[in-house]
Amino acid sequence: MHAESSPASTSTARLSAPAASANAVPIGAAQSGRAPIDEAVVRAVDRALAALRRGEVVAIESADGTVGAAVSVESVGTDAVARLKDLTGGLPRLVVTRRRAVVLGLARPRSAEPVGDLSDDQAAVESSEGFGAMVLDRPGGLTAGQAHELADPEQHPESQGVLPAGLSVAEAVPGSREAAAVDLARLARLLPAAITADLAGTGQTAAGWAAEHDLLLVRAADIADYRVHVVRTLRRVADARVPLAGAENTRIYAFRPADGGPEHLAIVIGDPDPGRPVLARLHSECFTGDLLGSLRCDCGDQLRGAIAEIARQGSGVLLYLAQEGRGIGLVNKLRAYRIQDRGFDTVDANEILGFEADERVYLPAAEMLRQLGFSAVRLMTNNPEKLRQLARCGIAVVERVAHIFPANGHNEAYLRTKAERSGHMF
Ligand SMILES: Nc1nc2c(ncn2[C@@H]2O[C@H](COP(=O)(O)OP(=O)(O)OP(=O)(O)O)[C@@H](O)[C@H]2O)c(=O)[nH]1
Ligand SMILES: [Zn+2]
Repeated sequence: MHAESSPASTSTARLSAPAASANAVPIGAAQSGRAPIDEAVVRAVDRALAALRRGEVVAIESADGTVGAAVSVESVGTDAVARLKDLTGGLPRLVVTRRRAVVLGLARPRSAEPVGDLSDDQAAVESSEGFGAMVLDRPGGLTAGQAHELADPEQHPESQGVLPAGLSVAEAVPGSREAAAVDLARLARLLPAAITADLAGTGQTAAGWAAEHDLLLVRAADIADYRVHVVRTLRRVADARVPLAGAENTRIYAFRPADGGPEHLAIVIGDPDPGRPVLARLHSECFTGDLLGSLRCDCGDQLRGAIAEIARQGSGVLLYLAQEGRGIGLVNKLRAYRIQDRGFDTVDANEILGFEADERVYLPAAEMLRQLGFSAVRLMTNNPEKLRQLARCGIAVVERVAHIFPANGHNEAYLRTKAERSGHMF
């Protein structure tokens, strides 16, 4: 498939969307029709996901004022499960994504149809939130060991699929504490699974109970809104001239979200005219490919190839997006690689871990382009989803520029899977 392509194929294909006129937004200005930015939501959720990463119990409050506790499966041991029971008086249940429940043979996949009336921003994050969560329960509650075996495909792979006796399965209500707990684990780049227990009726308020036990309290609704809010807090915090080999007239702009999360970078080569569609590459971080030159993927070639091609055409912008491993994070990507080494492809491996095949969100990319003054792009990609998502986020994609590199002897199957299962246009 790739052997016969030239080192960098840059054939272009016109898309139907016309170039939009430049409508750059001043830095920090809200877009018309958008809800105001709520930085308090962003900070509350960020604190909760840091706590979850530390292995702490987090209190989650529902819209009706009821409260429960959650801990990530990844960091949970017998002690944490006992603490969860002591704190709440409730029985521990496991919440996994619907994807993971499907892998376990406990649920059917849900269609990718968006639910209800979503704003464009909400729709853009919907795919990354996956398609629902499932609550697994058994009489007397689940043990930490059982939760690990159900949620983590790396635990006893030989006995995967052997389910504890008396296991029951129910769909988590969208917007519920359970759905929020699993989403928090996903946002924390942990395995997407949580152990939860509800506070038995004590007459205490959620805030009173959380304060008494020194637990971080977060609202389920804030977790659901987080992705959209955090994008609107992106601020340009620094920029500098950084001459690159083959692209000496280059500036790097750093954009920081208000949650303390990782910065995204815009690498602007030459002096692109904001009044015209800019040659753009949206590159998702790949530590292994970009930095180490891993041959498992094509990222390193695509990164350096994009810089070379933009320089050759005179100007353009490369967005370096902090969404490693198609949004699942480096640790989960390494887990996915181990699963691939057992014979599964890159899509299956994500799903076996409980993730969607691709969890990326392009709202930050659109926001950065807007803040840099660009409203229309000629996009260097083979991925049809990037074209769709960027357009949905309000950036006109007037042309696709193919960005194909030859296989390297290790990544043929990976590239084939992208073409056959993810629709990449090679
Ligand atoms: N989960 C997972 N992520 C991977 C794997 N191999 C590469 N990646 C990640 O995939 C992403 C590739 O990003 P891009 O090159 O921007 O995107 P793409 O979907 O290949 O689309 P184009 O290159 O634009 O055609 C990076 O975040 C990599 O870390 C894998 O096997 N599993
Ligand atoms: Zn890669």
